Amino acid sequence: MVAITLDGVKTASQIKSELVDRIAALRSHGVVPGLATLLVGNDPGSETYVAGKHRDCAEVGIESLRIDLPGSATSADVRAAIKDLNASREVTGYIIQLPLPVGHNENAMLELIDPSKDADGLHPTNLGRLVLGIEGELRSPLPCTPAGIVELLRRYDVPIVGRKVVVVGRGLTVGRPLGLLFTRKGLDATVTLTHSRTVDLAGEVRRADIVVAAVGVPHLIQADWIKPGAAVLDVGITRVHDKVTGKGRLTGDVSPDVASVAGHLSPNPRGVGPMTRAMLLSNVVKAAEESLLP
Ligand SMILES: Nc1nc(=O)c2c([nH]1)NC[C@@H]1CN(c3ccc(C(=O)N[C@@H](CCC(=O)O)C(=O)O)cc3)C=[N+]21
Repeated sequence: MVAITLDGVKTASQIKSELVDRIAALRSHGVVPGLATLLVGNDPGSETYVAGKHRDCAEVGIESLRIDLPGSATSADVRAAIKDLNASREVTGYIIQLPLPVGHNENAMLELIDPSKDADGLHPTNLGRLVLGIEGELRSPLPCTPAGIVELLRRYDVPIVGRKVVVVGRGLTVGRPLGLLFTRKGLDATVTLTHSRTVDLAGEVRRADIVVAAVGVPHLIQADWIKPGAAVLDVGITRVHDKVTGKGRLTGDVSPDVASVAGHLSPNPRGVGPMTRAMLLSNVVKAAEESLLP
């Protein structure tokens, strides 16, 4: 058996084409959605992601603004930039690119974002609404990677209700909020949130119908850990130096031979990454639509 590929590029491009019409409708009501990114320092990975986000915006008709601060920026500089973004009329949503350079308190910075402009869904108010909104009834942006994972599974008709989901990794942007999302009413999965101190990780993963690997340990998830037919989503990214080509290369958390056991597999790259970006655009559009409601 060879797993069905969960094609994030194709699915994201479908989502983007759906957004184009909604953006046109917003503009006809005089609302111009605008996304800003705040990047501190010059980590090459972060530069690539930020550039990708601006390309995506251009593609669908969202205005975008790039604020880049040098690595030497102080926390006061970052706070001032956040204050400006909260006040800006053109910026309807923005993100602080993570990780911030060492020395900055990320949680403190996330807390300064105007929750109505929080395109990443990482402000404590919006994370709190994710906890409160067990029915999904509270309108608030969802963190982009968890939302992208669920959307990818839905669009491939992978059953979620009642299924056992094992999430590997408890980080702020993926594992922790994903557990909350999967257990909402309507999705109704049974979630096990695992991490570096989990005893018998392989045993936990073997019982999963859906495995989400978001730890950043290259090829951690082995083929013999996977229940035949399970859906496997590879989220972790590690940049490794390829000795043969001499170039940097991206490696996921899932061993390639998992493809011969899994029922569905998201490649990495071209899986969850593009979905994350599509959900960011979707959060910007939703927030702009909210601004039109009474
Ligand atoms: N505030 C904040 N929000 C984020 O959403 C956020 C962040 N900080 N910091 C870093 C992580 C990582 N992340 C990715 C998004 C897209 C791809 C993506 O599109 N990757 C391409 C490959 C891109 C490449 O070649 O580097 C792919 O998977 O096909 C990857 C990673 C968002 N993050």
